[in-house]
Amino acid sequence: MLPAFSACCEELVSRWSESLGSEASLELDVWPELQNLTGDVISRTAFSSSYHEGRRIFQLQAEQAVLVMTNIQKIMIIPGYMSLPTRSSRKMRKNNKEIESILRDIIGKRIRAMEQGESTKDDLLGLLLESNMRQAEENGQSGMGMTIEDVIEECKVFYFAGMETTSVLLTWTMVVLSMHPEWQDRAREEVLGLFGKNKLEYEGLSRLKTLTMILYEVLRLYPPAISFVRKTYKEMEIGGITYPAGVILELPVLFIHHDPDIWGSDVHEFRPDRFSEGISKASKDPGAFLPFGWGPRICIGQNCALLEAKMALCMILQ
Ligand code: HEM
Repeated sequence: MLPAFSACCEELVSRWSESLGSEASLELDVWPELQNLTGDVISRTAFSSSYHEGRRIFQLQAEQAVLVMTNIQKIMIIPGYMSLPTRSSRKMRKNNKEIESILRDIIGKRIRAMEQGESTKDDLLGLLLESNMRQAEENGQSGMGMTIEDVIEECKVFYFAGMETTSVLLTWTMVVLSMHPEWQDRAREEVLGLFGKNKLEYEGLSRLKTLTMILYEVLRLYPPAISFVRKTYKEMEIGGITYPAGVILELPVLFIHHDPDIWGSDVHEFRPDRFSEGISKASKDPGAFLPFGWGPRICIGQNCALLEAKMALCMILQ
């Protein structure tokens, strides 16, 4: 996975260098650039050789994200808005069909290759299909344990969960490092101290203390997932209140990350050194840092995301 991250980051940085040419500065909208980077990374790690087909998926998923956010605002005013045959809901359905057809194609090709004895390749799709087939064999079924539809849904989740979130983290990090040049200098000093201007050594990434503190502080102030939603499946008591089955509960991560009673009176300030002794000592409540969720549905891509972000920022700072 790391060589794929590295290839994508190198491509980004060399494109920026080329655009800069001999000029001293350049104005650039970094968010689409970073969306492109994280989409590229997920395409390569999920689909290796089919990565060019995968790229179209992330463009469509990015469009879907904008349409969902616009529709969510309208739902508040017009109940049932999502089921109305509006232009945006037609566009969403069309996009979804295209995404599913690309994925169906990639998955079909890969299954045929696997059936002809080709290696599964070291990518997410290969791992998913391999474990699915093994599970089916163990259960005495022929073919697949999950249906193609299930695999398609899993692939969509990977795209959605892995692309927007990481590009938001990287974009905010660039914003705050521009607003706080003293932290930018400290981060660059650390990166140059470890790697110079050379190619990154993967083991060195685990020694990036300052950059890790900066990323944690960005995830605290600007968590890409601002809240989680859960539904009670049976009557249950939470915090001394009994809820019947079917109640939607929302955990407001953004509010928890900005609560002065938990983080102190400097809660709204960018102060990465609050994480100097790790996450558990950064606040009065060790469980209050929730950028990747908690419990059984905690983000399975969190280590991937942090490694990708560190690699990209190291190269940008270099
Ligand atoms: C900064 C980057 C990321 C953030 C902030 C983030 C955040 C989260 C959060 C908060 C959840 C839990 C949602 C809930 O409990 O309702 C989650 C779940 C998930 N994340 Fe991430 N994520 C990031 C990157 C990634 C990446 C890179 C991948 C994949 C390569 C990924 C894959 C997933 C998946 C598959 C789930 C669902 C897990 C499950 O339901 O069991 N995430 N993520």
